[in-house]
Amino acid sequence: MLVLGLTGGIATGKSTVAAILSSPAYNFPLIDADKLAREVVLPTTRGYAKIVAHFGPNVPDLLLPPDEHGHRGLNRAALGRYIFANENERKALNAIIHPEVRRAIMRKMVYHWLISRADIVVLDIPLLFEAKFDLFCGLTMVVACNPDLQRERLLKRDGHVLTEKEADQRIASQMPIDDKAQLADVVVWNDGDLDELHAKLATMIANIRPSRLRKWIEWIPPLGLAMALACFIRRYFFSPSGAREKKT
Ligand SMILES: CC(C)(COP(=O)(O)OP(=O)(O)OC[C@H]1O[C@@H](n2cnc3c(N)ncnc32)[C@H](O)[C@@H]1O)[C@@H](O)C(=O)NCCC(=O)NCCS
Ligand SMILES: Nc1ncnc2c1ncn2[C@@H]1O[C@H](COP(=O)(O)OP(=O)(O)OP(=O)(O)O)[C@@H](O)[C@H]1O
Repeated sequence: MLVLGLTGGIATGKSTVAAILSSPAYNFPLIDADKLAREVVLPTTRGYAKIVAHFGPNVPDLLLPPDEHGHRGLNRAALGRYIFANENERKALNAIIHPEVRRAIMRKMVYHWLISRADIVVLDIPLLFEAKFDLFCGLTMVVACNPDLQRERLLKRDGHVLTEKEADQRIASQMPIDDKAQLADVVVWNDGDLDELHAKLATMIANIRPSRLRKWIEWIPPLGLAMALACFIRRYFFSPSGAREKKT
């Protein structure tokens, strides 16, 4: 099973690519880190309790009004405004959420390896390199576009909840897109229209599909584990970690 780590800058088009790759044209299972990051902070979770304890004193509107079960979910807009304006607090939130997300991703990977037996599993994760999740991927793919277009897409999509300043803060909180492109095994430039994107993906996927022989070798648990370990070691020792340290 090839784990395809899919990343990019905010609003460069990761989710659009993920939607194409999980559509019937490809049918690749999708692990969505943004979705998992929401699940691990639902009321009653350990992540939620840590966030309330850490951010409650400084973010007065951190909690939403109670729902029908009496649970007060996180006010994500308020938390986002606070952490994207404050680098140390963003790191504090990452330190609470990322270990939980990492565990959830590992569980999903094992499930897909043992149960769904997919050729390729797509891991859609905005902070692939910053949070070092790339160590667990057989191949990394960055979806990039020029920064003006990225800002335009972000404001068009989220302009009803983000001011221009907040949009710029979110972009600035991530590793620059050119740095991500340099770290990636494959870069998809998404500056054109959707038809162009579909065509580029078709070519790329045709080039990376694992061979039938490789799939069978990986399916034998000791060999599959050995190959996963070899991949981890290759990434750990030979990936260009200098650029990776720029933003965490
Ligand atoms: C701050 C939060 C509550 C804001 O929630 P909101 O619903 O407004 O945004 P959402 O979660 O949909 O994220 C939108 C995009 O923001 C960017 N982003 C999110 N968190 C971060 C972060 N910690 N650092 C940099 N960029 C981030 C990503 O590109 C993401 O796709 C939320 O983003 C969060 O919990 N972030 C920390 C967890 C995290 O790192 N998630 C990314 C995947 S592991
Ligand atoms: N090739 C394209 N042509 C036109 N619009 C596009 C294209 N690719 C993406 N978009 C649009 O740009 C916006 C951002 O794309 P998307 O939501 O896929 O980004 P993302 O990288 O997943 O963002 P985030 O990090 O916030 O999750 C969306 O509104 C999407 O419809």
